[in-house]
Amino acid sequence: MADIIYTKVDEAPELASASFLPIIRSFTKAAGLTVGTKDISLAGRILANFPEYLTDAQKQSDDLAVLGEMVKQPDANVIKLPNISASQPQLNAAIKELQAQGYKLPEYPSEPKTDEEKTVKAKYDAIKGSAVNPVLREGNSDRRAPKAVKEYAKKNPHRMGEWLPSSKTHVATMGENDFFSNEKSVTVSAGSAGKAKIEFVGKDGTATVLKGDFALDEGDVVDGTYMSAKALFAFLEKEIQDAKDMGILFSLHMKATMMKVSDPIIFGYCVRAFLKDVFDKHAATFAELGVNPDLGIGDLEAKVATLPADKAAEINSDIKAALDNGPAMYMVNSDKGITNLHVSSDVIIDASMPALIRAGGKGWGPDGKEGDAKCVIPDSSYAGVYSAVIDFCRENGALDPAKMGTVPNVGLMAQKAEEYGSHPQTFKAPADGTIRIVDAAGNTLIEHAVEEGDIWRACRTKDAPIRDWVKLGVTRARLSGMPGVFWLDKTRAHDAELIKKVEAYLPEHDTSGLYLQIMAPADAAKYSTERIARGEDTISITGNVLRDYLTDLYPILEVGTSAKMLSIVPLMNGGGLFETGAGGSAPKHVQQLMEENYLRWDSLGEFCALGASLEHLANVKGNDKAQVLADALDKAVEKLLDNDKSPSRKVGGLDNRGSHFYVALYWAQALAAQDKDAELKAHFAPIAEALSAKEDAIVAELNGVQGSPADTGGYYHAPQEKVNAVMRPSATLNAIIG
Ligand SMILES: NC(=O)C1=CN([C@@H]2O[C@H](COP(=O)(O)OP(=O)(O)OC[C@H]3O[C@@H](n4cnc5c(N)ncnc54)[C@H](OP(=O)(O)O)[C@@H]3O)[C@@H](O)[C@H]2O)C=CC1
Ligand SMILES: O=C(O)CCC(=O)C(=O)O
Ligand SMILES: [Mg+2]
Repeated sequence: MADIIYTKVDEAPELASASFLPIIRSFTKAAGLTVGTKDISLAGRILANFPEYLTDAQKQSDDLAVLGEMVKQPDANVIKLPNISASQPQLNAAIKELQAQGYKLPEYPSEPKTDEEKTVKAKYDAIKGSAVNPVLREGNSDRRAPKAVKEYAKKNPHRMGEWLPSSKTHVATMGENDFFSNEKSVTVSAGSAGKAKIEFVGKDGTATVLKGDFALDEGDVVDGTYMSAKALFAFLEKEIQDAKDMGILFSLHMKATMMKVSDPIIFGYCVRAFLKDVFDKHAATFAELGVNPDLGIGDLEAKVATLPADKAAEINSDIKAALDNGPAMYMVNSDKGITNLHVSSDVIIDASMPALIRAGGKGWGPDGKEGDAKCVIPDSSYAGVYSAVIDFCRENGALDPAKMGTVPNVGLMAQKAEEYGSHPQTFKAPADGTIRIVDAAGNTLIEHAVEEGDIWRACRTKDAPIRDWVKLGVTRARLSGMPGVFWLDKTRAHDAELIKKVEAYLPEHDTSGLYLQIMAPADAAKYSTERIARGEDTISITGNVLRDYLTDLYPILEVGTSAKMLSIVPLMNGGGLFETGAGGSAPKHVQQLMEENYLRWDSLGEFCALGASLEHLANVKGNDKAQVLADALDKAVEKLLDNDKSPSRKVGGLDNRGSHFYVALYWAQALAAQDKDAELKAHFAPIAEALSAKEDAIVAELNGVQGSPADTGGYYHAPQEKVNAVMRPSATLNAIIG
């Protein structure tokens, strides 16, 4: 195994790697360290899963499976960049691109008939959504803004939209008959351990197994719950009408990537509710076309386009009328007419809600203008968190990044904890009946009466990760000196079980002098936000979903983006997984690169992850050179921020490539200046000198390419040579690094 594994991913971060990875390799080589890569890109995962359709030369190893094993080894040291969690349209586009490149991959069979088609569909479905992170995250999560980043943000506060007391922006949530209110939870006893099954029992008493191998260990917390389809539909209809009456934008915020089974269904109910008349009027045609509302208005429009022109025109005009008659919709891209309901994963709650709050509670409407919005978050488990922050801003005005404290997070994530591991146990009720979990001994653990179309799910949270999470929470509270809050609601079934465990495991640690509390999520959000406004810091110690939500929410308010987060996963078996930032793969950035050869991606997350990875290497392998590299990189990052060498947003400024040059320059200078390692000092002194002497020439070469289109030869599967040519345009820099 290489000392460090760097992941090959997609979109903006992958483009950035073409420029930054050669620098990493060059610097670490001087310390005798090796950096390997593993391909977890969407295209790479597709190719790895269909060897039987490919020539020998085209075949690719299943790197995700390899990495999934590696992270269980004590010497794992993986730098994980954000990758695409593919929606159906993204998956289709990637397949199409690969086919055009000569890979004879099968089409995605939406309605499989033969056994072969069923196998193909199952394989593609496993690639969809958030298929990578849950496999690699064999540890809990420690995400925080690095000190230098926080200080930079205080000195250079980003723009915040204005919050007015008159803002009508608010969160709408069900509050009854949803996942929160229907939840039942048990901690598995010794007698219940073993292979449980999940069954649907029809009105006639016939039991059908939905999942036969739901493995439960003693001490696991297991929950079952469901969202009533009828209640959801009625709620959506009411909120659509209410948004119209209030004259504000209608928006829906889901996590269709991580919650890849339940959330597209909820999204589909919303598409149906918004276009109710269209779906009713054209029911027969839609059935023939195989229209599936879960795939969004985008897919509906594509299917309608295959109809004879007059029929297509009629339906399109009905769709337009329905959109015009409803409330104005929150838009993904108002220039192109892409609405919130076009593709289920275009609006992803962890990024979309903070962006709206940062903008003063405003979203973009169909007219290309900003407006107040109704934010529909159907399930009420966590909706109150956003309500609390919105209420705070409405009452107190926008938060001030120059004065704000910080809310770092310790998240329970390992071994597919909680909702984010629930998709193999999520089902749409096939008819009226009962869904139940039956343990290995044949006893019913949890059961619910359901109606056809209800969304039922089970979550499992393993005991060892919970224990490790409590420990990590205490450790962070101790090291940071900050108070910590466990965001747990004693009135929620799952949380009540967790609270028992927190209370049992806290005494295993020295908590003297620490201030640790347990608060329900909405209260914790209010408390932490009030504190942050006073410049005070509070650790949020949360479950998996809130880990995801809060590590975009607070960073986006505090430092403008979650891209600059330090995101560490101490793996339970001793290794380290270092994620870069807390955000995604920034598709818009790729578009900008293609149009004007400018990449505004900020690699600060990668810099921080690399520093943490080197430090981990130094600690576990006693490698002093790695520590020297880490310390010098730390200094380089501080200087990069001080000297404003992060990428700007527009052509003419320094972009991603330029910031990589400055990191290399400052890193080399710091290595040349240190006295801990004479060999490294001697090695880097001439490099620092050369980079410094050629600064103007290199920056001119890097910036000189900006302004005209760039051709990387592909979106999901671009040939490496072409990407390198675009991302490494400075011959002078390449020669010094090479
Ligand atoms: N850990 C992971 O692997 C994650 C993967 N994803 C995946 O990423 C894709 C896109 O998701 P989306 O929700 O749009 O979120 P993104 O985080 O990709 O993008 C939201 C916006 O955040 C800003 N941004 C994010 N990262 C950076 C950066 N490094 N430098 C500068 N700006 C940045 C950009 O704003 P602006 O346009 O204003 O510059 C961007 O448009 C999806 O496929 C999603 O599933 C999402 C989250 C985490
Ligand atoms: O895996 C994904 O789809 C998104 C992950 C994410 O948003 C996060 O971990 O913060
Ligand atoms: Mg997230």
